[in-house]
Amino acid sequence: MIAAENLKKKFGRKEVLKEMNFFIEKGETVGVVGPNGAGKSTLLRILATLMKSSGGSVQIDGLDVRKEQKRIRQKIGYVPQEIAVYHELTTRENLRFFAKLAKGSSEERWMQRCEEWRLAEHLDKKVKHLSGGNQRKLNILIAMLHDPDLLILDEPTVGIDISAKQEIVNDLRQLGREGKTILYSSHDAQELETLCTSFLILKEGELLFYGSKQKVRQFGSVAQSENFAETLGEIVG
Ligand SMILES: Nc1ncnc2c1ncn2[C@@H]1O[C@H](COP(=O)(O)OP(=O)(O)OP(=O)(O)O)[C@@H](O)[C@H]1O
Repeated sequence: MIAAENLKKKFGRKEVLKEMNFFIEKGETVGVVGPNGAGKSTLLRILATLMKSSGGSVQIDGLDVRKEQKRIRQKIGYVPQEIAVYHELTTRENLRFFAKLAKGSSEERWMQRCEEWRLAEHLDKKVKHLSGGNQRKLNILIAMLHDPDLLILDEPTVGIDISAKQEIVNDLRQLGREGKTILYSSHDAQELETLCTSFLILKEGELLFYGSKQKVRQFGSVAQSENFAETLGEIVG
């Protein structure tokens, strides 16, 4: 589904992504992991067609991200770190507003999702009165209004409590079971372990590792470790 070949990104002289190669299969839930400044957001923005690479290529379902932005945007939903909804409008008004901008959205489908994600009871509340967790859920639902196959989420659970995080992780797992492909960046090893089927691990712009959760466990000197966070820490050093 996503094929990156010698993907590079520079800001001025600074190489932020260095010759990355990977292939992500459809239906994977990929944890994008690495220390601060590793290049995670940059990579996700390039895949979401919001930023141009400096070299190499990326294809999503055979479409080149540099040339076919419109068609790719129909296939992907991008959830930024910041909550990008109207706080003075209600949940329903936000969904209706963004649905008008999203080609192929269906009120029946998003109402169904609101039920599944326990947002239905908050439809007529102003967003500013929703909990942080429900604001995050709304942010994700808005990115999914056009029913994309690929969902790209950049630290979508920052700043919310543990139970809200768990709810979101469970809801995303359900999307994974429905066959969506998910790219998910986070610093939280526990939620990554629960949610993800494979991992893309970056450090200082280098791709250190891409592979299944089982392979992560076999990596490095803590191969026998039961502690997933420790294993991730071992890889990024
Ligand atoms: N627009 C920009 N101009 C110059 N440098 C940038 C720009 N955006 C990002 N960088 C630099 O690129 C590097 C990678 O940044 P990026 O935000 O992709 O890292 P990250 O892994 O997402 O970090 P974090 O976990 O802190 O969000 C950092 O050194 C950052 O300072």
